[in-house]
Amino acid sequence: MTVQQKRTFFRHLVQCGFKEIEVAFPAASETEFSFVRSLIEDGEVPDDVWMQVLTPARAELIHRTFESIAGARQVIFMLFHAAAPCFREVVFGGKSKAEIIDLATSHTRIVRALADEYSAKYGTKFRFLYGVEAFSQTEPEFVVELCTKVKEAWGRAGTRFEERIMFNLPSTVEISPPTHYADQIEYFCTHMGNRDEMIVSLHTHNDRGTAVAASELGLMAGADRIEGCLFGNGERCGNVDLITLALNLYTQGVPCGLDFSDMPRTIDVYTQCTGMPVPARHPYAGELVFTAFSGSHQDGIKKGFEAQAARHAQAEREGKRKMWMVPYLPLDPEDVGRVYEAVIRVNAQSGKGGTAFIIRRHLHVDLPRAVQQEFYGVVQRRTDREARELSADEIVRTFKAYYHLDDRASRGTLTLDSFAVKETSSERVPMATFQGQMSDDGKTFSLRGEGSTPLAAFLDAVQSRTGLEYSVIEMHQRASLNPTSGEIVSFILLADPNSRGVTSNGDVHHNAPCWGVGIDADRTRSLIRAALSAINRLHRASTDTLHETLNGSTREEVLRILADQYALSVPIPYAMQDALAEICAAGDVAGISPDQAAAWFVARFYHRAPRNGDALKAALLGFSIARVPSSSGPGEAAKRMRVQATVLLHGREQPVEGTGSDAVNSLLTGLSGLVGFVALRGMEVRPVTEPARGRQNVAFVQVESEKHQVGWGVGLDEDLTTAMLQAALIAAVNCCEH
Ligand SMILES: CC(=O)SCCNC(=O)CCNC(=O)[C@H](O)C(C)(C)COP(=O)(O)OP(=O)(O)OC[C@H]1O[C@@H](n2cnc3c(N)ncnc32)[C@H](O)[C@@H]1OP(=O)(O)O
Ligand SMILES: CC(C)C(=O)C(=O)O
Repeated sequence: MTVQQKRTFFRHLVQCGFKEIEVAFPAASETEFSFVRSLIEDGEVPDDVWMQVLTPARAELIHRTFESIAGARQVIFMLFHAAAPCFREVVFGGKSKAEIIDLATSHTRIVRALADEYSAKYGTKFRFLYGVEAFSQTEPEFVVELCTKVKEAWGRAGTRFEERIMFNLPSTVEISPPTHYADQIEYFCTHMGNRDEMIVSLHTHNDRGTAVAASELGLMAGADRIEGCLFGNGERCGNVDLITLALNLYTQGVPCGLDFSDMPRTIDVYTQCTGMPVPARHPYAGELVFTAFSGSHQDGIKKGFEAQAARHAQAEREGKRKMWMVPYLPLDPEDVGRVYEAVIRVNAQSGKGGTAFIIRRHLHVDLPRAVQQEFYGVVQRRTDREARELSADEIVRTFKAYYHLDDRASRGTLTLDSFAVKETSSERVPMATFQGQMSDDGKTFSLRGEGSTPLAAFLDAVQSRTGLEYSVIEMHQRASLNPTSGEIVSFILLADPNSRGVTSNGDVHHNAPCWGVGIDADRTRSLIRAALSAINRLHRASTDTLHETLNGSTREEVLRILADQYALSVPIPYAMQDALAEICAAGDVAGISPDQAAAWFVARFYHRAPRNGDALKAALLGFSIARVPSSSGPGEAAKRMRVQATVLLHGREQPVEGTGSDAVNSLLTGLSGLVGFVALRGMEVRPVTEPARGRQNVAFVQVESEKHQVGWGVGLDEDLTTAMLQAALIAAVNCCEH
């Protein structure tokens, strides 16, 4: 880290509430030394914070360390060296126990003398910390003997907090189970005399992955203090993660004075200063730790939030504490600055509860169970087909399209432009008249109907035009969960006994009843909109049914045209065929021909045959590839590449340059500045023989954007790399521009 990064990090630690901060190993380097100086000279250390520095037991390094802290207000000075048999023998060239004791005590006396001198000169308050490096590998009775001698050499330990001598007992390398470490700590605490004149400090590393457990057990075994790092950074597998320790304490009702309520900021500071990422599954902080993908977990979380809202409302009325109790969420994500949006994310493992949760959060609509089941089927088919997660935004858009809630209703649907309902009652029989203006695929007409209720009158009106009889099977109305909207959400299950559909293998079947959804501030209008939504679903092509169209014989026909007319006589990845179906669905849903579908495929994924004389959207004009010399040694050099290319984008020639692990990744990196960031999801390459051009390669590339949009591209060339790069370019453009 630079001095500036260290400063940022230090400030953040202060903000989080740390009162003892190890700021540097001042004798190690100029940066470390000058950072300590800058903290002191700029008055950066708050009055209630102790800065800690450390040094090995070497006289010249101790002196240098003291020079760095001249003028400091209060300092914890750590002197450390190893005492374990392996270190005595290997590092110190066969020092005896007595010589180790002498090393420790003679250097303690040096520290003591300098501390006295600096106190007199600068008024600095000192606390002495003696670190028995590799404590957990050292004979426990020898540690007690050594520390007793060090305490005597220090010679001024007292029982007041600042007088206590501190002993740091590291598991420098975590070589045994946490229970073993805790036993060693307990032994130390119970065998040292005058325990009240000491502070016993833990310093746990994570080589066995149990540093958190070792620290927690060590505390229970009698220790007073723990040294660690944010996010467990540190040598090898790191030091214990202080964030996990602190939040573990909070969850047990033990306040520890640290504040991690703005976890996103802590993550930002950490990643910017250290250049290290926080793993997605890191306890309390990782991107995914409050996220459920699994259906049954999502169900529990959804029910948990609903039950908790009721419980909290009651607690508020009764003036009681609001307790957190949600299945699968051990704490409220908001307590650590996380939003609820990411609590549920949907992929093929998810269930109805998850999708219902997202609709509830984003559209404020509480779906009845049967609608949850129906819509879940739609989402599940898509996640399965695309083998990916759907974003909340995609789920909401799918919901609106599926139930025709969008203003941008799919073409070919019935829309209600204006209408009025008049209710009368004669001889105690209620009567309603519906009068409205509707459009069907752009054609406008008037409708009129009568019935005992406004809904019946509307259905009568539509029936008078279509000649079909609809029956209402089930109906629900509920208020929007957003009370300020004042909207009513209606759900109607409508059947049309005469409606028929055709499956992909040609069988005729009765169309199942369909749910419709309507949202309006007026109760009657909301109901009528729900009925219209159901009618549209029963009789008009929805995105889903169009998808089915391309699953059948039409799909075979499209593939045949692609092979015959466009030289794509190789198996096209199934997921890519599905992507074509999606595009057709989003375009014109009413009866697309196989020729049109094939032309769309080529124009969209292949960029070979622009329709209507459109300019070619993207093309690879030329490129060169070079290996990147690596600073990490010759073994690494072979793994990095640089691509320099010229591409045509919307009629303009543009240079692109990027590095990556291979040619395609390098190009995608270079394109991120031009079209947006995308990552490679998959690539398939197949040889093909074209009558006119001979042997060629076809590359299919799939990429994904940060917002989880997926894009496909196809490249065809006799040179394999050219085909792959062409495909990658088109995939990136498709992904970012559609
Ligand atoms: C326990 C921990 O892990 S604390 C974190 C340790 N951090 C660091 O080591 C980072 C900073 N360290 C450094 O920058 C350097 O190692 C320095 C400045 C401390 C010393 O550098 P150098 O003088 O080049 O020596 P080097 O690092 O090779 O040290 C090894 C020598 O110190 C001795 N030594 C090692 N640890 C200690 C110690 N804690 N106390 C006394 N002597 C020690 C070794 O026996 C060896 O002595 P020898 O040369 O007589 O055989
Ligand atoms: C300096 C000491 C405490 C250390 O880092 C270790 O032994 O792990």
